[in-house]
Amino acid sequence: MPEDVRHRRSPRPAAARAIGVQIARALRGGARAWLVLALVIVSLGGLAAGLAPLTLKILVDRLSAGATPSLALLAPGVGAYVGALLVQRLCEQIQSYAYFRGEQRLVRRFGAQTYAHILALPLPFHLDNKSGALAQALADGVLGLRLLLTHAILSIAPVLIQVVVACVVLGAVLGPGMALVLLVSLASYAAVFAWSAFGVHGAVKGISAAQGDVGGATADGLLNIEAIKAFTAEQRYARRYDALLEKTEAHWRRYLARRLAGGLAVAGVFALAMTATHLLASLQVLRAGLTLGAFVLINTYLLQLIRPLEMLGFAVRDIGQALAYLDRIGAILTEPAEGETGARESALPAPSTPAELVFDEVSFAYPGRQTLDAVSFRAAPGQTIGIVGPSGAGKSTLLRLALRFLEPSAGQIRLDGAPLDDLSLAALRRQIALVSQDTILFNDTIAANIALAADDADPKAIAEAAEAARLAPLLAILPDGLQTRVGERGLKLSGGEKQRVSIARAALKKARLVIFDEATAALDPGTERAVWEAMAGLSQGATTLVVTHRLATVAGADEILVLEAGRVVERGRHGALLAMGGVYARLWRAQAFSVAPVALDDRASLASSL
Ligand SMILES: Nc1ncnc2c1ncn2[C@@H]1O[C@H](COP(=O)(O)OP(=O)(O)OP(=O)(O)O)[C@@H](O)[C@H]1O
Repeated sequence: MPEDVRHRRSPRPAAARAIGVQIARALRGGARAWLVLALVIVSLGGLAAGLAPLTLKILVDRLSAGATPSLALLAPGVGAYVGALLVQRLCEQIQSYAYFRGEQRLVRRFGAQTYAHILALPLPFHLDNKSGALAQALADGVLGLRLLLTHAILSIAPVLIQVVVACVVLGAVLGPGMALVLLVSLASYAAVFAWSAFGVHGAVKGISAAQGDVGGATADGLLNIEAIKAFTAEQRYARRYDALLEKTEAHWRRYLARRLAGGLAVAGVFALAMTATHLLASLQVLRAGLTLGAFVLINTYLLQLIRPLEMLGFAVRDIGQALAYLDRIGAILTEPAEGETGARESALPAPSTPAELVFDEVSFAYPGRQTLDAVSFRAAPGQTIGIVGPSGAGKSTLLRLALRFLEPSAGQIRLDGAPLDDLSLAALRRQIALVSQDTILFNDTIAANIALAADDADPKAIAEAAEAARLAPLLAILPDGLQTRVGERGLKLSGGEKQRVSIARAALKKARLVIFDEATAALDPGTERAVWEAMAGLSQGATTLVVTHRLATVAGADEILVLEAGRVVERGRHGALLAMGGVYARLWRAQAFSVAPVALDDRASLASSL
C-alpha cells in the first residue's frame, strides 16, 4: 500500500527520472520545435548583446584617435552598435512568442499526461491520498515546470551567452587575467546562489506540503458540507482550517527568512566581485595605458552584466522553488499505474453472452489485515450469485477483486476461463457494470452521466437506457429532461434517482457481468422496489453478483454465499440454507420484512414489464 504522498520522501533520482520521462513525452507534439526555436533566438540575442560593447569600443577609439570626424568614419561604428542593440531587442520580442507557444503546448501535454497517470493509479492509492492534496500536487507540478522552463530559457541561457561573449571579448582585449577575474567572480556568485537556492528549496517543500494539507481540508469540508451543517461542526472545521493555515504561515516565515539570508549573501558576493573586477580593470588602464575605448568596454560590460546577473540570482532561487514543487508530483509519477498485463483484448473480442466468473481459492489482505481467506465459487453464465454476511465480512472486497481494483494475494480469478490478469484492465472492465451504494454523479447533465461508459453514445441508446432504469417518470417532470444538470455530486437528485442514473449507466454498457453492491441499502421501501425492478431488468442477459444485507432480494439467487470474517461459512440456495439452520437461517429470522422487494431472478414476471 503506498504511503500518503504528502509525507513520503520518494527516492529523488526515481522521482527526477519519472519527471524527465514525462517531460520528454510532453515535448513531443509541437512543444520541442517551438522551444528549440526560442533557444536559437535567445542565443542570437545574447550574442548581439554581448558584441554591442565591442562595437561601442571601436566607435569610441575612432572618435578619440584624433582623426577629423566624418560620416564615413562614424557610420560603420554607429551602425554596428545600433544594429547589435536592435537585433537584441527584436530577438527579445520574437523569443517570447516562440517560447510561450512551446511552453503552453508543453504544459498542456504534461498536465494531461499527469492527470491521466493519477486516474490510472490503483484504487488503494486513491483511498490512501486526499483528492484535494493530489489536485494541489498536480497544480504545483505544472507551476514548477513553468518556472523551471521560463528561467532556463529566458533567464539563464541569455545570461550565460552574454557572460561567455564578455569573457572572450575581455580576454582578447585586456588579456586572460581580466577574463579569469570575471569568471572567478561569477563562479563565487553561482556558488552562493546554489547555497541560497538549497535553503529555499527545503523551505518551499514545507510550504508545498502545508498547502497540500490546506487543499485537502478545503475539499474535504466542502464535500461533506451537509454532514458539517447537520452536526453544527462549522466552527470546528473553520478552526481546524485556520490551524492548517497557521502551519502554512510558519513555513512561509521560514521561507522568507531563508530567502532574505540568501539575498544578503548574494548581494555581498556581488559587491566583492564588482570591486575585484573594477580594481583590476582600473589598474590595467593606468599601467598599460589602455585606450579610452577599452575603458568604455569594461564599464559597459560591467553595467550590462549587473542586471542579468541579478536575474540569474532570481532564476536560481526560483528554480529551487520549482524543484520543490516538482518533487511531489515526481513522487506520484513514480507510483506504478494499474497493471496492464493482458494481450487478449484485440485477439478475442468479448462475446455478447453472459460471462462466467470463477473465484478459485482467492485470498486477500489489506495491510496487516487478512480480509478474504480461500474463497471459491463459480458464477455460471446467466446465474445470479448472492453474497451476504455481517458488516466487515469482506463482501465489497470480493467485488473489488472481481473488478481488479485489488489483486488477490493468493488464488486465481477467471473470466470465461481466462485468469483476470491475462486480460487488459480496459477489456475486463468493459464487460462489467457496477452499481454501488454510494452513487456519486458528475456535475453534468443526466445524459452525460449515463453516457459515462461511452464518449460517443447515441442519444437514442441513452434514452433507452434511461427508460430501462425506470427514469422516465422523473424525466417527464424535468423541464430539460435528459439535459437537466444534476448539481455537485448529483445533489439535485434524490438517492433513488441517483441510483437509477447509475443503473442506466450500467444498462447502456450492456455488460456481461453486473455487480450490485448494496445498491438499494439507502432507499425507502417504495423506492427500493422501483430500483430493484430496474436492476432486475439490467441483469437480464447477464451474470449477476449481488452483495446485500436484505436477504429477501437474493432469496431466488442460484447460489448464496454466506461470508463471515473473510471465509465462506455457508453456501447453497435459499431453501437449503434455511434448512441448514446456521448463520443464514439466523440472519433470515432476524430480519423483519416490511416489504417484499422483487427478487432478482423473478425474471419471468419482470420481462413483460420491460
Ligand atoms: N482500504 C482499506 N484498507 C484497509 N482495510 C480495509 C479497506 N477497505 C476495507 N477494509 C477492511 O476490510 C474488511 C472488509 O471490508 P469490506 O468493505 O469488504 O466488508 P463488507 O463485508 O463489504 O462490509 P459492509 O457490509 O459493512 O459493507 C473490513 O474490516 C474493513 O475495515
